[in-house]
Amino acid sequence: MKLKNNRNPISVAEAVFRVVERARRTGTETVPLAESYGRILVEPLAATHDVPHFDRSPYDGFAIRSADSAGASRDRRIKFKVIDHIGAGDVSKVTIGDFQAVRIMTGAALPSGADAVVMFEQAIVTEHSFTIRKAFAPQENLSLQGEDMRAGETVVPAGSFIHPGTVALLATFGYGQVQVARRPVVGILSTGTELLDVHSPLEPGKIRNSNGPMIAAQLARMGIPYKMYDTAADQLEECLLTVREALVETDCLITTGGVSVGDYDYLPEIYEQIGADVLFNKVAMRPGSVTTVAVSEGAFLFGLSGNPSACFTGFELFVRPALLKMMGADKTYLPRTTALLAEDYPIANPFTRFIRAVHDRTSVRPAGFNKSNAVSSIARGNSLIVLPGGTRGYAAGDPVDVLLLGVEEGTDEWVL
Ligand SMILES: Nc1nc2c(c(=O)[nH]1)N[C@H]1C(S)=C(S)[C@@H](COP(=O)(O)OP(=O)(O)OC[C@H]3O[C@@H](n4cnc5c(N)ncnc54)[C@H](O)[C@@H]3O)O[C@H]1N2
Ligand code: MOO
Ligand SMILES: [Mg+2]
Repeated sequence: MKLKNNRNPISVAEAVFRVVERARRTGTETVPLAESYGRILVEPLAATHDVPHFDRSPYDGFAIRSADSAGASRDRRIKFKVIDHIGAGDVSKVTIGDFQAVRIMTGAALPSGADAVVMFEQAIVTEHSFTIRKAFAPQENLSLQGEDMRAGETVVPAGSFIHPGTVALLATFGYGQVQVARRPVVGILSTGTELLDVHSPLEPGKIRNSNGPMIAAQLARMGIPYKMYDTAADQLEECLLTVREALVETDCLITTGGVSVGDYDYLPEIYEQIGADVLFNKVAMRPGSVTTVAVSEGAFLFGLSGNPSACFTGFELFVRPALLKMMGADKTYLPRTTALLAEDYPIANPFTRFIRAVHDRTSVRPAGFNKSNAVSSIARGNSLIVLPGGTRGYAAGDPVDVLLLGVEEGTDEWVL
């Protein structure tokens, strides 16, 4: 009972700080390139060779010596003889001499002697020759060795999220295997005697478990697999047993429900019984004020609220950055922007308020019914409006902070 009632709300920033401070990287592993998307780079990615590693043509046309084009004009066309023909992947054996050219396709290596490329559109082409009507500067229309990256240059720092562009880079440098941070093993436990599974018909007083599948999807969005524990009734021994099991089997257990001050809210007592180090059990935020985070035997215990909107918000604010840090990421926080409120929001905000919202470029609109127990607004929203505690009376047109959801890579600084 002690823990349950002894609750001092701390600020959201302080709560986020306490969580992230305790998160430790869970180790490294090697994965095939094809499975590297969504993982975090453990080592900086440095260029192992120049890119491109040879001078090449960026156009379909003719490789020439620019000096030969000097003085060309509309009235004084200069003629070149075509002495070879190459496509990308071929290397010409010829060396270009006076007024000679090689017909060259995009991506093909520049022949010896050439230092400029005439695009087809810049030439009048006949069978074995062509004429031009302008002078070409040295290196005109060339893709030069190392123009993209230089050998040895660090292109992507360690701790970066591997997105499709990173995969392209890894492939460029021949990494068939990539060293990445190991993903934490995460368990999900939904508690509540009222919970039915998704296949069950409704019964009086019961509801279907939406938080469990929602958290699973929030994890999936981060590329993190999960272990789903059987839904537990609000019963101390049953919940305690599963929590103890999860402490052995996972790096992190996310529970939902049973974390407030109700007669059947057993999470506070469970934390006490297992001797967990409770980082906080009250946050000055709404929804999610009862969110509790504890650490036991090196594993995180995220006690998210049973109320769906609170559960969702607690995951995005606290679970996500902790897991990302465990995965070795630097950019662990949701990206933030500001936008203009699309409608009045007169309600007072004694605590920092997170409103499920629809963000559309410059404006943001609350996504409908927005109480802590709402499900609909989680489904409609793509963002969270943040209204600081101690404020009230927001009006349409007021600029507000917005946290963006579902973005591949976040930001490295908590700014609210
Ligand atoms: N006297 C007080 N009562 C409450 C307080 C308070 O400070 N004093 N806090 C309220 C706030 S705020 C919240 S949020 C909830 C938190 O409750 P719990 O985290 O203990 O969650 P439960 O009581 O188990 O359930 C709350 C609500 O959510 C529904 N629920 C639970 N699990 C699921 C699930 N997996 N899927 C869908 N819905 C779920 C449950 O049926 C309840 O309706 O406490 C307030 N009370
Ligand atoms: O924890 Mo409750 O969600 O603040 O509404
Ligand atoms: Mg409760």
